Amino acid sequence: MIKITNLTKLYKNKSNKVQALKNVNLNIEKGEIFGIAGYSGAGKSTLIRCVNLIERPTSGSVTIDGIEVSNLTGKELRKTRQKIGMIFQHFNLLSSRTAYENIALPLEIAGVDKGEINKKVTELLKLVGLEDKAESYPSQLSGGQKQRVGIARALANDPKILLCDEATSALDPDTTKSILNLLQDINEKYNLTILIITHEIKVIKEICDSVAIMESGKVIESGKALDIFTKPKEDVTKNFVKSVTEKELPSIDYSGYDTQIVKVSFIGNKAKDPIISSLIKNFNVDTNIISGNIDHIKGTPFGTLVLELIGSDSDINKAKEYLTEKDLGLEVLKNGRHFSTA
Ligand SMILES: Nc1ncnc2c1ncn2[C@@H]1O[C@H](COP(=O)(O)OP(=O)(O)OP(=O)(O)O)[C@@H](O)[C@H]1O
Repeated sequence: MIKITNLTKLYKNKSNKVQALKNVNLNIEKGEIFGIAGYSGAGKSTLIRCVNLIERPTSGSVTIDGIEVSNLTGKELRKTRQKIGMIFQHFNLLSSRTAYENIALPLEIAGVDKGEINKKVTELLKLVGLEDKAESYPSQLSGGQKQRVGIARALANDPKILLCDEATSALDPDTTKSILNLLQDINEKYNLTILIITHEIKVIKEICDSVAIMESGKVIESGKALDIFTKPKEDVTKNFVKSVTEKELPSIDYSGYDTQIVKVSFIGNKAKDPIISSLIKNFNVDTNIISGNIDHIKGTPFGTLVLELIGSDSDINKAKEYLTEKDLGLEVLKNGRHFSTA
């Protein structure tokens, strides 16, 4: 649905140049909720601005529903923009207009007649659960209600894609949850493709099907959310994932033991496999559970176990091979010193 090919963006001014995007390639399927995460300055906003046609890429292309949009101008550009819904961190509502009038605005701009506007806005107010707030001004609404108006406004022209720029970053955790639930409902009801950029990995964990992690203008890792959360490869990704899945290791000095501390992650029914007894029985590796956690990635159970493996290097290595063959995620967190008995 959205295909980003070799996208680069170079910001130039008199004194310096910033390469905000470096050869970004992404393929976002129709009906998917796709999350882009990265720390501040990674290039997320620049990327979304290239998709919503506010910014022109320096090179490369953005294709939406088969149409190359990066070079559109004039009427074609305006028409395409109308089919891209966008919601923002600070809602960007017009303070002098009621909720109803804010939602009606894109329809007025598109020249829709009054009767149609009334029908559509009423339907959208119902969809976002704000039928009783039609006549309220933004200053009379809570943050969550304002974002609901923002979502209704973004859907007014029946967009092909919905872009969310840090849409929940200004909201408290409960309100964030209700907005994410609403986005998920809309995605399911209309099979709408949603692209979310965020620095909050928990947003991605809640609702995204796929994810890309950005750093210094590049996509450093991308794939299905379950794979990224269970088998993160890059350090930045590991840090993000750790922040929502892992508790701190207890502060024990493991350095004098014949031991390795590993994090094993598993999805869904794999949690039922008796891996710990297998390690002890089949590999002569004693196993202590240091911590365990079951979480959900978009509703799918996802577990992490931090284990201390005690045994000889070769037994521990065989045990790790076994864990990998079981298709479990495996990451060595600490490597203890091995005292040879020979
Ligand atoms: N209009 C601009 N002119 C010059 N440099 C820019 C411009 N917009 C962004 N940059 C630079 O491009 C890089 C990427 O910025 P961008 O805003 O895309 O990152 P981000 O991941 O969205 O960060 P944040 O989460 O802080 O918004 C940064 O180094 C930033 O300073």
